[in-house]
Amino acid sequence: MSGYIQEDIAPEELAQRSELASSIAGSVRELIEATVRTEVGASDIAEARRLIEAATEILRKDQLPGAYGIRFNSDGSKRSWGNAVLGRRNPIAPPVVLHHEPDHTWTEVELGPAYEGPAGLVHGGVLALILDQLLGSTAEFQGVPGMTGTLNVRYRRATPLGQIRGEARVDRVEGVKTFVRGTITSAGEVSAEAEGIFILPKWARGEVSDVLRKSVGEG
Ligand SMILES: CCCCCCCC(=O)SCCNC(=O)CCNC(=O)[C@H](O)C(C)(C)COP(=O)(O)OP(=O)(O)OC[C@H]1O[C@@H](n2cnc3c(N)ncnc32)[C@H](O)[C@@H]1OP(=O)(O)O
Repeated sequence: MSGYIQEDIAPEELAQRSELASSIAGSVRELIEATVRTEVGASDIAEARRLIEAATEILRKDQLPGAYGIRFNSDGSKRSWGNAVLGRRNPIAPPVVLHHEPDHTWTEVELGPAYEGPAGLVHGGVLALILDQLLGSTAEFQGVPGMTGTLNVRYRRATPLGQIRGEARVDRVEGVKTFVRGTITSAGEVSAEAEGIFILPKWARGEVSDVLRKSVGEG
């Protein structure tokens, strides 16, 4: 399937590229938050736009032909730098950093004003987005990966903007289907629960599944 790319990069070079990717995405993330919260007037907005457009032009000097895709080194490590949740190159991603334990995966994420839904609260779609990735990556790390077939989310109480904790574990595996459960906790209370069914698609049940099964994702 296209978009899965074998691209071996030496460790030092990879560390350098990773640092560059995180640094620019971090700056743009700050820009996004500053944009949401700014109260400046027309002339400052005009000046800011001029500078942003100049920065965009610099970045456009050398571009990938399309999306980043998913890239593998021959050691099995995987880069999903464009990913909407984990992608270190992607300023829209919070970004989420996942910690894989033997039997569960967790993350702690700071969600600022750019992720607002109801006033002062995290948008439910953003929580679903994070849960989708968290549960999917948990299945992947446990060696039973798949694409999201179904994701059910129950919002038990509001989640204020700020720090949240996500946790997920594989509940069971039935053939090509992996059932994963997870929670979002905010201020010590569970605010959302999810169950996902992750299905190894037909196209990945041959050679690609070997790659997917062995790889550990990195945003
Ligand atoms: C890799 C780690 C990162 C993951 C986090 C990111 C998650 C994502 O964003 S993934 C993107 C969103 N999801 C998608 O785009 C998926 C789109 N859908 C598809 O590609 C396909 O419909 C797919 C893969 C779900 C299933 O198709 P296919 O491979 O043909 O499955 P198929 O052989 O028909 O069915 C296999 C089993 O799954 C069941 N099944 C099929 N679709 C679903 C579904 N949507 N929900 C639940 N069960 C399903 C079938 O009933 C069958 O069950 P059983 O084995 O008991 O008979």
